[in-house]
Amino acid sequence: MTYTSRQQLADHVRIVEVGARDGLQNEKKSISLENKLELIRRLSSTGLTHIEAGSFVPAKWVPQMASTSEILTDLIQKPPAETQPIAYNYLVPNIRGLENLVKIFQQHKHTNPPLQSDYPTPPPSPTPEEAAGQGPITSTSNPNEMSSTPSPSTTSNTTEISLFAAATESFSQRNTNCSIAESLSRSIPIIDLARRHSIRVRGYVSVALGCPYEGPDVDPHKVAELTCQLLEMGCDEVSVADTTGMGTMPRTRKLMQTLKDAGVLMEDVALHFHDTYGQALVNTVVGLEAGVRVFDSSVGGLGGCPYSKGATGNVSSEDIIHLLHSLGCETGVDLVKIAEVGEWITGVVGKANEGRAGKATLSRLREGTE
Ligand SMILES: CC(C)(COP(=O)([O-])OP(=O)([O-])OC[C@H]1O[C@@H](n2cnc3c(N)ncnc32)[C@H](O)[C@@H]1OP(=O)([O-])[O-])[C@@H](O)C(=O)NCCC(=O)NCCSC(=O)C[C@@](C)(O)CC(=O)[O-]
Repeated sequence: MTYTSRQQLADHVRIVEVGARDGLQNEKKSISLENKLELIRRLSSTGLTHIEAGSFVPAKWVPQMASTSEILTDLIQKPPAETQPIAYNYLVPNIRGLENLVKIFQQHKHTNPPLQSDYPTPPPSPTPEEAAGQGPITSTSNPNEMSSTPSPSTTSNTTEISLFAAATESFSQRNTNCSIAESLSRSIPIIDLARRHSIRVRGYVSVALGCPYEGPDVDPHKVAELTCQLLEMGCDEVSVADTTGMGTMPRTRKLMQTLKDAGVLMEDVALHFHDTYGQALVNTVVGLEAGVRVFDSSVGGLGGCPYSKGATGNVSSEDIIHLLHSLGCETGVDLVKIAEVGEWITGVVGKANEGRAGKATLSRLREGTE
């Protein structure tokens, strides 16, 4: 650790909630459209500003994402009325995926607001006592009532997309049926079409710290090269992903240094950790120390990639938010509210709730010790 005081980390950190996409895509049990929409609505009421909502992929590749068109349609027709603007993000593996998204925009005569120079500003964070996890945290509601009383809408929501490349040839072939070079050339028309519709583009670099087919020793220079290429091609941000959760503190530190040496600005980078080996929070601190201020996480720790066998879910949103607040960082997300969402959705999916900070917070609240 190089940080000696909380003040040094007292920045805003943007959380990109991936539970409704990465969290659910690998679930064998079919989750109903109603429950997916309910999840997105509940997440929208926690203070989150960035939520992955689905994937425009062929159903034969990822059956769980087959209802993505209906999700986008619903969010266009009945946008959650929150006080903060929310960017809903959809994965697109190829131009066909984005064309399908744009068709829905056109069917509903919907447009994104013009692109602004920066991401929307989040609402104020919890008080310092709440942020430190020490003060009185007031429960907002019964989780079953959370989405029924939205606050008045003062802002407009946006649609964003994510495209993806991988740092190893084997993963690229399994995940997208093409080479790394082909995945980059596929990205060019996607970025071009997205720009024409004022749609922000995120790039993912998968298997940055370990590959299910090639092992943990993924070349950090390859990750840095791909990150630079995606940014140069026009991605607004690149999420560097530890798909397998094999990342360790020393290798994450080396990766961050390699990215910096390659000239990548930390403000253009997000980090996406899976927690297979329980290293996600440690690696998050490494990323924070390197200057990254955007982290992906999944409510309840749900998740996994269909092409990364054995990898568990993403770092839980509840745990990363608790960590960040304890360091004095602002996220704008209400830990109690998101803990309630984690409790609810893991029950729906029938999985263990991996959001330990969320479970502890709710349990203390219910015992009357918070
Ligand atoms: C890229 C492809 C499509 C290539 O798959 P392919 O089979 O080579 O595609 P194709 O172009 O040959 O088309 C095959 C069929 O799919 C149709 N098709 C083609 N495209 C689409 C589309 N977009 N939507 C709907 N249908 C589509 C196309 O029309 C055709 O239909 P048919 O003639 O057989 O009836 C496939 O490999 C694919 O979908 N891969 C994505 C797999 C995936 O979603 N993986 C998980 C997400 S990535 C991830 O989780 C990692 C991440 C992001 O979380 C970060 C991390 O942790 O690493």
